[in-house]
Amino acid sequence: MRIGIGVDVHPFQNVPGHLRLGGIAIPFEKTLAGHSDADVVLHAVIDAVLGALAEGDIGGHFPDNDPTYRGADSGDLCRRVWGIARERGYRLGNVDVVILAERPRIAPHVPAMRGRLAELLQADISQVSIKATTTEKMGFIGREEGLGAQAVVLLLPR
Ligand SMILES: Nc1ccn([C@@H]2O[C@H](COP(=O)(O)O)[C@@H](O)[C@H]2O)c(=O)n1
Ligand SMILES: C[C@@]1(CO)OP(=O)(O)OP(=O)(O)OC[C@H]1O
Repeated sequence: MRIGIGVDVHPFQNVPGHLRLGGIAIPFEKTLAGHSDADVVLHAVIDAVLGALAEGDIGGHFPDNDPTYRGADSGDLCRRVWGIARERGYRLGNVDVVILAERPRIAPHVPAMRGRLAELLQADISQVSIKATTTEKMGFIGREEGLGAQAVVLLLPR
């Protein structure tokens, strides 16, 4: 049994469009800036899986100075990291994610995100928890300068 933790934060840019969060697209007045699609949920999950495997972090596997990953779909990165966990003989026990965001409202999108993450981690939706909190208007998240996510993953032997 192995446990891992991951955290990621990305800044907003004043470009309307869609936020990529948990592998789904959420329409919003701003988008997240990053080298890839800036999906903080999947990045936190990737780092939690890599942490559980003691395999470094997302930047070590997918460097942000490598043009291959410019605009990358984080779902593809997540699938690749999950492949390492499978090769090592693990399956998902459960994953728990907290999204820190003043806006947009996340709750309506939670079922779709859980479904997508369950697909990526070859698990049942009952093994995947995603929830959100504001920071009560405090700090950079409260000022809506960006948002973040934290994930904890438990891996079990197959
Ligand atoms: N971006 C967000 C933040 C929160 N929620 C939901 O609202 C509830 C209350 O949030 P507090 O920060 O005031 O505790 C929270 O439990 C979430 O269900 C949300 O949907 N989107
Ligand atoms: C995913 C990578 C690679 O495109 O870029 P970003 O989208 O900037 O994301 P970050 O969370 O900083 O993780 C590492 C990167 O190397």
